[in-house]
Amino acid sequence: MYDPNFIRNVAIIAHIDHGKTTLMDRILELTHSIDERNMREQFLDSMDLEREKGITIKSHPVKVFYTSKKGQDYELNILDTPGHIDFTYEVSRSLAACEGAILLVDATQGVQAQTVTNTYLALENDLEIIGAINKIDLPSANVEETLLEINDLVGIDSDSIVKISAKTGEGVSELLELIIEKVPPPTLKGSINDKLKALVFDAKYDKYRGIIVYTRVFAGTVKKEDNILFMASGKSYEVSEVGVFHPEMVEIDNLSAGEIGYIIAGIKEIQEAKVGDTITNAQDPTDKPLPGYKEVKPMVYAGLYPGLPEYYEDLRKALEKLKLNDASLVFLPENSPALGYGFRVGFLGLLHMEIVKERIQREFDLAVILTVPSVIYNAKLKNGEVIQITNPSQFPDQEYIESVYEPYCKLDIITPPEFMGDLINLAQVEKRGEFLYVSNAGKNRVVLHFEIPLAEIIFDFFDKMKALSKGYASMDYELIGYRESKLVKIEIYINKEKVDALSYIVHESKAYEIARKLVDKLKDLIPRHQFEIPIQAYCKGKIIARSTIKALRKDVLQKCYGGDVTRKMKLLEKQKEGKKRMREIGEVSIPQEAFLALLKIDEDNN
Ligand SMILES: Nc1nc2c(ncn2[C@@H]2O[C@H](COP(=O)(O)OP(=O)(O)OP(=O)(O)O)[C@@H](O)[C@H]2O)c(=O)[nH]1
Repeated sequence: MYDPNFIRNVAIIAHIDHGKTTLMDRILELTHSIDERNMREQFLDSMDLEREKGITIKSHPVKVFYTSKKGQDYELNILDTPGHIDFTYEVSRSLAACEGAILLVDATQGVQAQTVTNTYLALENDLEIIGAINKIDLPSANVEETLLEINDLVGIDSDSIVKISAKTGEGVSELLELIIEKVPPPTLKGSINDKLKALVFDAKYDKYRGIIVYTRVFAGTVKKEDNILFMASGKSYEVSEVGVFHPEMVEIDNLSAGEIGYIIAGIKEIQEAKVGDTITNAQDPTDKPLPGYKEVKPMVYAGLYPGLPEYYEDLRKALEKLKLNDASLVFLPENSPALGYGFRVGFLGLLHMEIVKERIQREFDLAVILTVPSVIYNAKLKNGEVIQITNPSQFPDQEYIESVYEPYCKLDIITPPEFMGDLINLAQVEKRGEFLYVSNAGKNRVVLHFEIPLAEIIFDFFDKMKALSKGYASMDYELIGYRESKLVKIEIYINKEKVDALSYIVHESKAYEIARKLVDKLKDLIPRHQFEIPIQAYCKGKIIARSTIKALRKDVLQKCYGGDVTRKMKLLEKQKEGKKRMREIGEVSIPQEAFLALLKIDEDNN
């Protein structure tokens, strides 16, 4: 029976490994939603890579029925939220689909930066926050301190916080009771009698059924054979099925105000069901869409090339396949004199990039070369034109440039106070950041606030921060806009030939240092040839660093003192294999790892 007074919609906010999946398992068990034996296969197996990477990429909404201690039946919809900065917009839309949020914190770890950001997003969406301190069964659990941290950071009082063990199940039914008591029903946000308004908070591609739209209905109702309109994209479709996640997809007759479920409507491409879009009835549309829709744009671009040129088509097919399920992935063909035919691919962030690369290698069995990622720069030219630079090799010659702009972020680092000095030093001295101020976050934590160029945090910032803080610090960033900056392009010439794939945009103050390290690293990475190879770094038309790879007559057979023919054959084979992994630039063979030299220049110094 549909009665929105007894529906509760909540999202789980948790840092990686704080126990979200385990808690969902317990809730499914407690509400008898699924046969225990089947649980793992059915519910969890679809997300191998996600589990391995410790992140949730797609939403896994679940509807369960719970009978309260007072004997009232409730329908609970529980959404998990992606746990990484690259997916902040998706998180904000999942939160917008709910009235409440469970802030799940591991008592042995305390509150982490990502948790704080998502909690703030939840507060912005006016959600009722329930704290759940997890892993209280562990001897190292620091329950009281975690309680204080939650209190301090998000200002909720102790009667909105429960102590649980997702592992043993202790406290989980108290958590469900608290949700029922504190989280408001969806009735205030719209009624079944109003015109249809439903929020797209995720979408998934299915080979047989097309796009499955994950939605929260705010007003009205939607059913099979209705004509629906996506207000941002302007497209309409006929509904072929509506249903709920229980936790597998179950068809129902109507999806109505307050409910969370799915819609299938013959949608072919994921780009047509954009996260944040509002669905309404095409015949009887609402006049105003739900707030908060945004086009997501890639923040980072990198070149992606097949390991061998003949795999170009396979790589294109792989990217197209991935795009079916990933509306934020963009790519265009690109041709690099150094690397041949490949693609310029736009990503939401570095993790997104890592995931895409990894999936291409795993699911499509293709070796790929990824070039050093770059942020998007803007340049104003002397002729008044403004251009966007997604590839360093497009950076115009200095004489045409009036000014260059780069993306800046607000960066927050949460850390125990003893690492403050080193972390400020990292952000400010090494990474061109500006330290703004420090604030308190619980008993033994501070938050350091910075503004910093995005380009400075996309490579190794996270690893360095972790190393300096013995793993304790966590970070979060948010784009705040473009600022003028003194940026220059470094171009690398190997044996007098420009290698475009090694071009790099860098702040003027760092040009000499980076150019020096880069040419030295390339000297290490490129094998000796039978002739001398000069490596030169140009900046603003001048050579600012150079090194030379000495000539060497390299005869691998010299190593085999006479006789053993099979050994000789093996060596020759190996040399041939090695050649395949090289790129010929003019007469020089460059190993693939040289194209990532820039990412490696710090390795030897640390
Ligand atoms: N002792 C103890 N271990 C727990 C508890 N809850 C979760 N764990 C363990 O903590 C680890 C991480 O738990 P998950 O449920 O995978 O965490 P998650 O938040 O879903 O992680 P991601 O989805 O990978 O971000 C697993 O090894 C769990 O067995 C708990 O209450 N007590």
